[in-house]
Amino acid sequence: MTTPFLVGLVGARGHTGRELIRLIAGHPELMLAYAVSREFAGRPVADIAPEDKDECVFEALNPEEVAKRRADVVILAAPDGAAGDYVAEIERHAPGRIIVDLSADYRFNDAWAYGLPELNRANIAGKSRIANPGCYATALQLAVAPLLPKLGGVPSVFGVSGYSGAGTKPSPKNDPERLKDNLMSYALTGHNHEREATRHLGTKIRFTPHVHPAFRGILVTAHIPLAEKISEGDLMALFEEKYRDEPLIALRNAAPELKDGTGRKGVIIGGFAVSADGGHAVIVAAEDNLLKGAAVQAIQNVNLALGLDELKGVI
Ligand SMILES: NC(=O)C1=CN([C@@H]2O[C@H](COP(=O)(O)OP(=O)(O)OC[C@H]3O[C@@H](n4cnc5c(N)ncnc54)[C@H](OP(=O)(O)O)[C@@H]3O)[C@@H](O)[C@H]2O)C=CC1
Ligand SMILES: CC(=O)N[C@@H](CCC(=O)OP(=O)(O)O)C(=O)O
Repeated sequence: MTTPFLVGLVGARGHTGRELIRLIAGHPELMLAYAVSREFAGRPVADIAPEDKDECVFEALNPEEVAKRRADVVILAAPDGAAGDYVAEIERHAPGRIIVDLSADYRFNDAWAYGLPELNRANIAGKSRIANPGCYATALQLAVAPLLPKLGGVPSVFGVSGYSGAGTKPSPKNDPERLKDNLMSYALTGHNHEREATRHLGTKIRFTPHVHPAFRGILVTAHIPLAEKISEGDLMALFEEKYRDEPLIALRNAAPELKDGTGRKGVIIGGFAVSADGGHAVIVAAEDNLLKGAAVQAIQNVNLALGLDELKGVI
């Protein structure tokens, strides 16, 4: 492989696809080789992402055509359930090609690396099959992980997302009229990100999502039972130790608000409250669902797969 590395993008007209086009355009060693969209086929990519410097035109490529086109990396940013056909054709025609999939389709597959670099970058470096984590799952795992050795029960997490989290296919969860002055809970039990975080943290998590009227941004509030009492100072110190060398994780005493995460490349974690009886910690994390919750994390994973600096093109 020689630089610039060529990136093929499937799902390019979607919310995460647009962010990926912008990030690829700003990355010194990546070049957009093709951008797949059936609905926007024939339109210049610059129509929706003026940052595109590679003068691509959206193309309606099928999975076999994707596999046969020249690229070093394919990023799949299509809805859940769509990745399998692309992966099968790439396995057939170009098995060595790097694939980063943003959907939930391979997050439970042991043959794929799980791409949350701040918690497992050693398992991602040099890999060619990487499952990008879910948006809530990213924030909630980063909020809970430093307390894993101190757990005294099942963490319970409240999450709220902007409606871009629900994609572009019309649904009550992305209908601005229905969401106006409103907040909607959904998937009260068994949300996919509850299963995902439980699997990758290795401990039971309970999680309930909500969607609110802003376009983007995620806030999660994690209630974490503790096995032994801890002071608020020691609680924050555990996070400082875990994330000291992580440029995409910011810590602060006060609980972040949703807007603190919007537009941010990484995650901001705060709150660090301990209940009066000392048995229960509350941690709050904010991120942008389309950035650290999706596209920024995908670029970190592409960099790790290619052996580049993990944050190249990100900060
Ligand atoms: N939005 C978010 O906050 C996050 C999303 N994700 C995941 O990222 C993926 C993309 O999400 P998002 O950008 O929001 O989705 P969107 O609904 O905004 O966009 C979906 C894209 O996929 C294409 N597409 C739709 N169906 C298919 C198909 N069967 N085969 C190939 N392409 C298809 C669409 O283009 P066209 O129909 O024109 O071909 C469009 O470009 C999803 O798996 C989602 O779960 C992960 C983390 C956060
Ligand atoms: C507001 C909203 O609907 N959000 C989406 C999460 C988006 C995402 O990360 O989905 P995947 O795990 O499928 O990739 C949801 O709850 O399904």
